[in-house]
Amino acid sequence: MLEIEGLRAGYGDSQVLFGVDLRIAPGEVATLLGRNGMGKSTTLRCLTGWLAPSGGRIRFAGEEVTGWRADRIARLGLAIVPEGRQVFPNLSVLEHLQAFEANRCRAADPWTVERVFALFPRLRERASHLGQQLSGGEQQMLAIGRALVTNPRLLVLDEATEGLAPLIREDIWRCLDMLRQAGQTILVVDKYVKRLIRLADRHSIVERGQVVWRGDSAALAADHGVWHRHLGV
Ligand SMILES: Nc1ncnc2c1ncn2[C@@H]1O[C@H](COP(=O)(O)OP(=O)(O)OP(=O)(O)O)[C@@H](O)[C@H]1O
Repeated sequence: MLEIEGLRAGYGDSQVLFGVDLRIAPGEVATLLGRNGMGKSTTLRCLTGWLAPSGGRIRFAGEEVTGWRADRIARLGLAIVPEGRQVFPNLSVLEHLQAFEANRCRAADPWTVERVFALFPRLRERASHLGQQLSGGEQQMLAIGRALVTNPRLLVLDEATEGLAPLIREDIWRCLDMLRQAGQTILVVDKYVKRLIRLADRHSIVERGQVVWRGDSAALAADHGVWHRHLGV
């Protein structure tokens, strides 16, 4: 589904990524972990086409997408739930979902507005409310729903549980558990290692712009030295 090799990128003269490698198979849930400022969001920005890499290659869904524009990559089936949610303040919940609804990858049983309302009943109750009138948790549900109605091959979440109360956070994790069981391929950037071990298949830890550790959930769960050395937990 996704192959990133030797990805290099930065901002102006400051290089941030020094050869990131990452592979995700169809149906897999993968994480990108690491302390603040190590390059996780920058990797996602390159993947979504928001930032042009200075080196390396990205293959997604059988296409070499390195340097493609963001809209073209999105149409190929990549959807991101961005850091900070980025819901439109003056669009209603329903308008968000209708604007993004598309069966881009010709899914047999596509996500529709109605299915998103069934997944998050709270959004149905809030259908006519504007983005700016929603709580943080509701905005997060909307950001996920908005990504799902594009029927992505790969769903990417950048710090989706940041700033949420524990109960709401658990709602989001349960939603991701359910998507995983339905076979959705997912890449998650988040900091709750224990919960991510339960959710995901494989993990990559980024440090100073490179992947310094990779392994499955059993390996990460067993090696607390890795947590201390690379994650500061
Ligand atoms: N728009 C930008 N312009 C200049 N430097 C940036 C920009 N965005 C990020 N950086 C720098 O790039 C480095 C990596 O940032 P990045 O956001 O990728 O880290 P991260 O691992 O996602 O951490 P965080 O959890 O803090 O978002 C940091 O040193 C950061 O200050």
